[in-house]
Amino acid sequence: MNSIGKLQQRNTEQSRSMDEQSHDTDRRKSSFIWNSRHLMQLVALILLASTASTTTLATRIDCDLYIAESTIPNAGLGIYTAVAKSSGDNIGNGDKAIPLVDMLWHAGDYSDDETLVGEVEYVHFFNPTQDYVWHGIGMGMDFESELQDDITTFWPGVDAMINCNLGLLNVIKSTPKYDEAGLHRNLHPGAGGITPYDGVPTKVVRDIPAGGELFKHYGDEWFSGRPHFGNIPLSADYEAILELMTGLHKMIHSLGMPEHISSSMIYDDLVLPIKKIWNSRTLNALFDFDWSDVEAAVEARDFGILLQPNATRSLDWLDEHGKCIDHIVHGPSTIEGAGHGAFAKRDLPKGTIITGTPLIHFPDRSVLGMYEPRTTSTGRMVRDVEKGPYSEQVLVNYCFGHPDTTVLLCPYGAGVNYINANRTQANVKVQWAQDGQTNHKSAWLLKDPQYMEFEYRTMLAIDYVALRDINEGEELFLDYGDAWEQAWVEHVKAWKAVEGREEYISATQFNAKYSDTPVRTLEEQNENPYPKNLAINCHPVLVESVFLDYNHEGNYADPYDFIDKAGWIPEKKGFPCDIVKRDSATETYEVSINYTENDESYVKFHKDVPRKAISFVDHPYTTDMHLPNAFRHPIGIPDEMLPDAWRNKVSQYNHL
Ligand SMILES: C[S@@+](CC[C@H](N)C(=O)[O-])C[C@H]1O[C@@H](n2cnc3c(N)ncnc32)[C@H](O)[C@@H]1O
Repeated sequence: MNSIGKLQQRNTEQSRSMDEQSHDTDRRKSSFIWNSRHLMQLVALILLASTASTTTLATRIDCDLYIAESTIPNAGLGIYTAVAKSSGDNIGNGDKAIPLVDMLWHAGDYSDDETLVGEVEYVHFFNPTQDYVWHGIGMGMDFESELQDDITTFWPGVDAMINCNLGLLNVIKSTPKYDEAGLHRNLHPGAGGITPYDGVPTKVVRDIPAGGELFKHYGDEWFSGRPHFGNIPLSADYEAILELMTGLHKMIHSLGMPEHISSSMIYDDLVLPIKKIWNSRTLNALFDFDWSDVEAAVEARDFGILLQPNATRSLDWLDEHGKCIDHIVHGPSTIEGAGHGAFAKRDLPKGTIITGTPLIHFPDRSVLGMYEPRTTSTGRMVRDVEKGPYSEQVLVNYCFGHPDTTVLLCPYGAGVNYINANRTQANVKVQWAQDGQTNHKSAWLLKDPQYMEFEYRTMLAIDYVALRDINEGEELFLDYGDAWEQAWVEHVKAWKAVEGREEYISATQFNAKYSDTPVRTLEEQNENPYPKNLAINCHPVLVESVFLDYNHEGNYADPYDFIDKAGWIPEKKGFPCDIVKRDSATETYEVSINYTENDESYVKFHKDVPRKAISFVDHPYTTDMHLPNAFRHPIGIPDEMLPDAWRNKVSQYNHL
């Protein structure tokens, strides 16, 4: 029963007991006394009703997802579902994935390139995103850059904040979809000012009880490469321990032991002593479980059931210690040309903390500057520092900055990166989180920005607060501040559509529109070329070794069956190929692919390739966010929030 229900019950109980008292009263007493009792009842009821209305205001707002301290010791914050989930369900609403294109190169960090020693100034910069980024290739961003090792994704939000517990994996990582949100470089000054990698919900792969923490796989290497974690069990160890204990269980039960020997004695006297002296990852998966626990897991064929209780918090605990991260959904903004926007998932009364989010801190925003290339005397391409930066990483548009400081703070929370600027209709404001909440250390507001360079963990956090009652479905707006407003107005005034924009269409849109249209051969393309930003790729399954990989997993008889079943996997987007011939009757193609083996290149021809094995991709650096005139400006840290200690104004690297 919710608090209103309880209150109503209390009211009824109270009035019932008052009624009973009045029955006990001597009916012969004067009607005046009787009436005054009624009067008192009435007053009491009015008082109770007024308490009821205050209680209604303080009533807990629904919330499906929380951020709070993880159940894994020393793992920082974790994400919890407040409603039970079944395998196959979705969690969260998805969050923007923000590409960091050639960030090390642009920041001047060539530390892995010895040929440049003595030729350029090396910059070993503090990169606060290093523990918070994903490889861009697994996120479908491989075509944004030529430097495949230097395309990473800053991916704030639910999916990115989920911890890893290898014995209780209950969700899998999602892959964002490419969506320009209706912006076109022909029409919109905002084109290129947003990341087109839009969030999709996270998928549940194991039933989770209400209050359960979410866990996804980081890969075993993540743990084996961090010796300070000790010999913690890896994925295979949980499978192995289940097999081992199933074997032990069978053996014990087939032995026909004397009555005074119990199964748990064998476990306690044989298995646990071995576990004590042999620090094995597999045996460590037994933790402190007793034999009855282990038998339950064996019967359920699932060791995870033993881990679940410790990985579950009560809803009251979450409400008290956590912050809701589920009040925001996203969709096309109501502001023309602004891209995606954030919307209230439910009614949010004035003063509600809509969400709270930790912040990733850049002591010096200039490391996000982007530079033209110049060629060194040894023929290497390095950044041209002399010319200065021509732009900044699109990440800047999602972070908080201020003209008086080099500090840039990037929210790591769910939904917040969708909130657009609207000064006159702002219904949300930001404020520093309370000390200790969502990792916020208010002492950091007194530190010099350089101090921040030594800390990779998040130490600052903000809350987003409703400035007035907000109705479900209303778009959320923030006042981005004077500097942003001025920059936007100037940008729109100066903006001119770039050359070649009429024919521009991103590969994602082109594929969606023309997936069934025949592909032109090389000869036809001479007459009728495709837009310059597009290249043609053939499915990786054409390359024998890759097909064998897939076939091993899926046993596909026909190589192209694979494409129907699994589509084009983002990590393996295929190989550049040329269309040599088209057979219109069978709708198949002859294509050629260039291979390099042992430093030798050769061309191989593949026949009878179906249309579905051919796709269009973007040439690197051609999508909107690479436009030289794309808008860049951080959201303003409100003046009253900017600590004096951060007012350093001058960039350490002095490039911006
Ligand atoms: C934090 S993002 C907001 C979400 C963004 N609309 C998206 O689709 O990813 C900030 C960027 O959104 C765009 N934006 C926000 N408010 C806008 C507005 N009122 N008009 C035009 N563009 C806006 C600008 O490109 C800005 O730099």
